[in-house]
Amino acid sequence: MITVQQAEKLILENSCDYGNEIVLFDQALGRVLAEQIKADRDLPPFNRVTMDGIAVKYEAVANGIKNFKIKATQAAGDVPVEVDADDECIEIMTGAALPYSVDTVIRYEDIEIQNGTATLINNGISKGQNLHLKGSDKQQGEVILNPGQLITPQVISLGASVGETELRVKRIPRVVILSSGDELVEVSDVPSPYQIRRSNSYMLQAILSQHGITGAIRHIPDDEAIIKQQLGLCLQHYDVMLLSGGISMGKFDYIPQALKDLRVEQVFHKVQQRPGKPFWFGKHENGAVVFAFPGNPVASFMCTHRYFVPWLNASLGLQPRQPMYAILAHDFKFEPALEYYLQVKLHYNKEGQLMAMPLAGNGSGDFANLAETDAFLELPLDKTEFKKGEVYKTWPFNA
Ligand SMILES: Nc1nc2c(c(=O)[nH]1)N[C@H]1C(S)=C(S)[C@@H](COP(=O)(O)OP(=O)(O)OC[C@H]3O[C@@H](n4cnc5c(N)ncnc54)[C@H](O)[C@@H]3O)O[C@H]1N2
Ligand code: MOO
Ligand SMILES: [Mg+2]
Repeated sequence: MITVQQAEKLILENSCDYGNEIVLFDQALGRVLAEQIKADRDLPPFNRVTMDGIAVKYEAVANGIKNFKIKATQAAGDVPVEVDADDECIEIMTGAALPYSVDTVIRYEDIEIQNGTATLINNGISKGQNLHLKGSDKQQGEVILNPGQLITPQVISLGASVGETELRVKRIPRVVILSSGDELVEVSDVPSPYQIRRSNSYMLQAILSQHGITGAIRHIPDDEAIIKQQLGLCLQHYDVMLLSGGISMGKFDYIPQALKDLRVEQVFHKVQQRPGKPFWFGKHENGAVVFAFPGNPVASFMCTHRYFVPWLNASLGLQPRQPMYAILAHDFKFEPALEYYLQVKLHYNKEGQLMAMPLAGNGSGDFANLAETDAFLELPLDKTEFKKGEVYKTWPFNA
């Protein structure tokens, strides 16, 4: 049985690059950028006026001029209109390009306009006020986005502003979710008193869609031949297989042997953790990667977040996020020599500290408890007593 850290290392060593593809910039949300984007112009591209009012020479105001003849009105997007005399001004709108002959913008709230003349009614005018200067955000040619950047609405805005109508992004792996177990029936079925609905598949599919992946769902019965046939088929048509169930010590846990027969190399089986101890991970010679999660719903859920999501992020070249830590809000005891992923509810206290309230629930079959919690708190296997106030790594799963 290997440790969590060894499992994590082995999984990340088996991350894969699925190449790149071009998508329209407004279809790229949630994808990972695979190219460097540079500013095609300065940002802002001109001295941008930030308030509606009049544009004047500051020197004229400093010399005591208070009345300015309005020469013209300039809207955002208009060619700038220059003033000739010191007592002239331009009515100018937010977003307009400041003319060269003026250097200060005074808001409408600070002037009165009568018969084509603007009169200052407030003092405290400072030189260059109400301007967003050309190139003060980014310079032309400057790198503004790097490969590995998650494409968020803000990134789309930045890419759009520099005219990137198409973006090169990482290709997403094809993923299939497979459940196994004759006790499992479809969600729409009425289970017998001894059957349950196969909820794991939809949970896994939902986690995939949170990461921009549409996962196919298949169910395989506890029949060795069918399992081999189905797994063999998926190995040919998918890059990643997420299995849940059938990998522990049971007589009907056929998955590990089936994968072996199909020449999926076992990278490891069983991890010193709870939940998820029977976790199996392997890779086929054709490159297909297999995560075989234990059937207990909390085990499948935890292993997907703890191992599959970091594997996916590494495969997509996503810049790794900083680990998160939280403070244990109550004492907690866990005897077995296993790394324990304690379900917790997170909240920030008024000191701005992230507090983790233990909600252990009834073990890894208790998926109802998951609905109440926000994260797993990673309690190391070399301790059994965990004291209130101690800090531990946390694995949040609520976006
Ligand atoms: N003698 C031992 N027995 C077990 C051990 C062990 O070390 N020694 N490990 C236990 C642990 S820990 C776990 S976790 C489970 C994992 O077993 P499997 O991966 O073989 O999972 P199954 O037996 O198929 O199912 C476990 C449990 O989860 C339910 N399940 C399965 N698939 C789904 C699904 N798609 N949706 C909802 N629920 C699902 C299934 O009905 C079982 O109740 O093994 C322990 N046993
Ligand atoms: O490994 Mo399990 O503890 O039942 O999920
Ligand atoms: Mg089993």
